[in-house]
Amino acid sequence: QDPVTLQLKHSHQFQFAGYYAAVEQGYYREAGLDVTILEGSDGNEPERDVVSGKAEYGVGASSLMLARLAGKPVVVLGVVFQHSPYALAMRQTSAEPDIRRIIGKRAMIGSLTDELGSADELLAYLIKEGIPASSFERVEPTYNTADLISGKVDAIAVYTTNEPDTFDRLGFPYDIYSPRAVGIDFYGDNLFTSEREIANHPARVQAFRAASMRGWQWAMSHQEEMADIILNKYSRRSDRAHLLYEARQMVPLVQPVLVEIGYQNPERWRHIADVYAGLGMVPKHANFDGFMYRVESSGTSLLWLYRVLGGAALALVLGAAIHFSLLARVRRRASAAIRTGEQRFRTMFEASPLGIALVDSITYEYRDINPRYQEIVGRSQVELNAMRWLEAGHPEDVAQVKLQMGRLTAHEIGSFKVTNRLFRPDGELVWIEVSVTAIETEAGSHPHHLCMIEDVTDKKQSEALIWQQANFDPLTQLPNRRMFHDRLAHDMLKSQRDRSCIAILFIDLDHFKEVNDTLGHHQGDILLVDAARRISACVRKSDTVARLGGDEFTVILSELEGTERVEHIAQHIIDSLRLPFPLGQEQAFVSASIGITLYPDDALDIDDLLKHADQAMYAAKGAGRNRYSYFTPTLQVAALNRMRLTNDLRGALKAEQFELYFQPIVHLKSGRIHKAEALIRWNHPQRGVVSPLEFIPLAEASGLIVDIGEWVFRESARCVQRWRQQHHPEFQVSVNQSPLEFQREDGAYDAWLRYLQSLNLPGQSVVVEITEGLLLDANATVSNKLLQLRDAGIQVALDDFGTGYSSLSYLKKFDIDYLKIDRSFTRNLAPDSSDMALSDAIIVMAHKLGLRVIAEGVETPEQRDLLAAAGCDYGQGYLFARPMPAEQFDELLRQQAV
Ligand SMILES: Nc1nc2c(ncn2[C@@H]2O[C@H](COP(=O)(O)O[C@H]3[C@@H](O)[C@H](n4cnc5c(=O)[nH]c(N)nc54)O[C@@H]3COP(=O)(O)O)[C@@H](O)[C@H]2O)c(=O)[nH]1
Repeated sequence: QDPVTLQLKHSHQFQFAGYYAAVEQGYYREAGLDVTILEGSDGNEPERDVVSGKAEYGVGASSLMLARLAGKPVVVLGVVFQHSPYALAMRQTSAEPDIRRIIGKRAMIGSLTDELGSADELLAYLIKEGIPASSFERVEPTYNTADLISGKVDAIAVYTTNEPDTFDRLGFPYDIYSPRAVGIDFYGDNLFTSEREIANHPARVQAFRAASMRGWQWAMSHQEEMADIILNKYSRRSDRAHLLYEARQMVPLVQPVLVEIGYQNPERWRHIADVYAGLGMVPKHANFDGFMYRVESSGTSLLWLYRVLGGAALALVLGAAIHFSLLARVRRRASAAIRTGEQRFRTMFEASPLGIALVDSITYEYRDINPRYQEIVGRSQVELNAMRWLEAGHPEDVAQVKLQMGRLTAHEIGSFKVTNRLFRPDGELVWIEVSVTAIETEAGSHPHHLCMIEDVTDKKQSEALIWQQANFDPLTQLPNRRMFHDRLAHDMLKSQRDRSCIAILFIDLDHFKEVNDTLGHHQGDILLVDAARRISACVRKSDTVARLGGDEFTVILSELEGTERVEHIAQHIIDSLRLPFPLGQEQAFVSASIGITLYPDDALDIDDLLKHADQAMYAAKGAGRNRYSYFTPTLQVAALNRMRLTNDLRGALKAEQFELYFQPIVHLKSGRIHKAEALIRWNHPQRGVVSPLEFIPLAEASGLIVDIGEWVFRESARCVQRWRQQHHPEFQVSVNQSPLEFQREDGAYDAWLRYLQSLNLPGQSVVVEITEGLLLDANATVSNKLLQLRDAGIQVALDDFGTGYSSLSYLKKFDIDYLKIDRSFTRNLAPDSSDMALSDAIIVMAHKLGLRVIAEGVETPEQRDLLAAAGCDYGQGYLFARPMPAEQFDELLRQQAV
């Protein structure tokens, strides 16, 4: 065992507990040291004896800095008291506490003969308060509280860990004045040695330091046992209650939870040196290199942490300064309580399981960040300080937070809570619950935002998992029955709003049981997954495909305007499920039977709809499987009818069953006919004349509309050639183009132009009628087609104007030549009616844009006259003539000529 001596400043008390603990717990022994601890009397022995070599180690105050700068080779091994307990005590009066009461009074502040002393921090404090040492009488200290109580002196220097207990016990009213009130924040006790000891016994120094700090950790966390040890082995001068009082007061000064005992910060020492420099005791910017002992090993790796803590401690110093200036006005107990509270809150801040950050509300810079915050966002304090708040937020969430921030800054709300996402530097997504509160941190300054975050990623993930399990089929990942109900209910509400229709398809796989029984459940599962994929591929993303269980699937087709799409999809599903399913070495064949029910036609609630779809599915099975069946018999009939009609339509062109009718378009002013609309008719061999209203949708759905449209155009062109020759050189025929026809990618009007040229006709001999809807969401194809028409000289009429969105903007944007006022307006025309006003407006507006107007559905002379009076250019309707075959139209034109 290596014998060494530790010289204390004063007599044995809790102030040195860590060193006793290191002896009693055997830490020094374990380190190979035999330590003798010597009491001090005047506070100066440690420095004297360590410098002279009488003792190897000592305990000294911040005045060690003075010794060092005076050339003494002292080296601080570690700081034990992060804040000095040194303060001034004065008798309390009825007036507010005021340190200026010391002026002209007697005060015991440090030894008058000491060249270096801990009293310096108190003198610096008084100077900063505007009270130079010359303004009061300093008397040699007796270190006896009785001198203050008896009034022998008016102020004495005290340790806040010690004398106040005596005052309290005696009921003496007093006020405490701390240098921290003005930002002077010295270290308290420090363990130190000499450069010589470090040079000669580096290992011993390291071992002594480590064992001592270990002792301090133990002492601060075993205060009761420590008090007993002191009483039993070191000194009985103070009783147990006083030792424990001392221990309690030391906690906020030593900060055993917040700071690793022994930690020293160069910036704090710089602060102490600056205060001394301010007193003229040392030169400004004095160099104290070598004064702080460099801890090897683990100490260096924690340097960054210490720096952070040091920064926090400095922030605390400033905070404390503000606090103390206020605290000086209240009683000592209140001040101690606040200090303890401050300490407690700092500790809570550091140890909080919530991430906490203080953010500048204007610059979004971080002002303070606790460790948990750094942990949650996955970035160090340094990294965060280089960033702005919200920088790591998920782009989709930031807008929401900024919106709330705007409200917070505008004082509309005092705080808000949101759940959002952020990215860690490695790209990991973290869900956080954020609560932000605007707080005033400093008087007169703009508010800061206190941002508290909690990592709720696990919670979110388990919620998502639970939700997934509750709503989706684990095999196919399709919505399950529950989700199907939710979606259907949602779609039903929407359909009530927009008066659209919903179809529910109930799909059952035919022969699935055989596959399961012969190839096994595993292969059966594979088939079901594949079937789910195939069904999903037949519908839009906005439709729902669900698996209700076993081999039963359902499909919700929403926003339907007719049933054609339903049949088309049902057939598509049947066709795709009929294809072989590859299952390992085998191939399985199944088919599908589909039951279809419609909302709101067939039922108004979900259970009934499902029941009907199920019944319809059984009807499909009964009819021989591999087919679909409607629930409603009438619909079923209609579907059959459509199917047959579509089949007949396929042969109609070839069988020359179509005929073109023409309806005159009359020039209202002159009553002359120079225009006609071509309207197709289907002379069905069994059914007679079929209206285009019935077969055009079927022609569109089957794609036959393209060939039919071509036929209409050629027929019209031939007729217009004749009428131009025989009746009027500028005769024009309008042909209807359904949206599907017009939007066709492959069609081009140059073929039309060529055909017209072959008949010696200009483009102007034909007008193409399109509907408003086409222009509303005009894509590139539509715009292109309109340009082609213009280039070919073919004019364009906008059909059914007024029934859609009637937007003027697209009339300006596209080259439109004629506006056709829909017959629903014409029907109700009467002087001063709203339809008259509207028609008037349409006509005026069209003329302003250089368009001519054709009124459709003119059935009465009154309507004609009103339209003519309103300036309408043309009229079309039963008043003039019904649509008629070309030969009859010839006759009409002949009569006109006469
Ligand atoms: N894509 C194509 N669509 C075509 C073609 N031929 C016709 N159609 C469209 O079919 C719808 C019904 O046409 P139709 O039964 O011929 O009815 C037209 C007229 O008969 C009718 N009309 C005319 N005057 C009056 C009237 O005074 N009162 C009244 N109640 N009805 C009248 O209006 C229909 C013409 O309408 P529009 O086309 O809007 O000008 C119809 O939508 C046709 O477009 C074709 O070859 N291709």
